Amino acid sequence: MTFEIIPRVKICGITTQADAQHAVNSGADALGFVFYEPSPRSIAPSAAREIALSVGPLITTIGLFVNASYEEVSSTLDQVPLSVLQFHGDETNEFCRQFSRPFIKAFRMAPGFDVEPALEQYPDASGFILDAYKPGVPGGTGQSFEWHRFPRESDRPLILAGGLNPSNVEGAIVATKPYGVDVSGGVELAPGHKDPEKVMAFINAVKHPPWR
Ligand SMILES: O=C(O)c1ccccc1N[C@@H]1O[C@H](COP(=O)(O)O)[C@@H](O)[C@H]1O
Repeated sequence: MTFEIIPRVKICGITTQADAQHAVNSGADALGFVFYEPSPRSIAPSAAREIALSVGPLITTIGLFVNASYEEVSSTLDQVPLSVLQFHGDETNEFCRQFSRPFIKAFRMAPGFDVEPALEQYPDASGFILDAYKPGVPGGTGQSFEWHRFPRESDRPLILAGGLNPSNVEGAIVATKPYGVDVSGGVELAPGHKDPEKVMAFINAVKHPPWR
């Protein structure tokens, strides 16, 4: 299945209400909260709760975890109204499915990584993120991978991530035909702080490219 729709946009690494509101007003479909303490974009559940409540029910709120425990994910869900969970580590399908929430499984495109067999290991996933591979770093690297490795034809929703920014996202979409795009570092002033102009430019490049 290819997705002829306009790709959905997820702005990840939201840490303030102002950044969230601006992303939503610019047309973001989804906001990502990083519940992974080593990340400079990490956010406490109490702060994420306030932001998630402020954007209302029609914006998808996504909680990102990296090899978190069952207790940590459950506790976060008790505090934050998250629509979707994003697992960015080595979590199994059995782990990801136990929270009664749709989930996205992220894969890092290491050399030789074969996408289609990996998708089959996650029959319960609502979709997948394909991200760049950097040894020792689980994500948010600001690096991209060879877009020709992204399956343009898949029967599962595939989201492109890794090193996207307002200047390259249009070409990335043409190359990959993704269901959605996910960006963090490419729309920041500094880690954890979004650049309003870059956020708007990114979303406009996805939703209103010159040729559409
Ligand atoms: O954003 C982070 O800090 C992060 C930390 C750990 C795992 C994933 C993380 N972010 C995800 O990484 C990709 C690409 O980010 P970038 O645009 O290259 O900076 C994206 O899926 C983020 O959700």
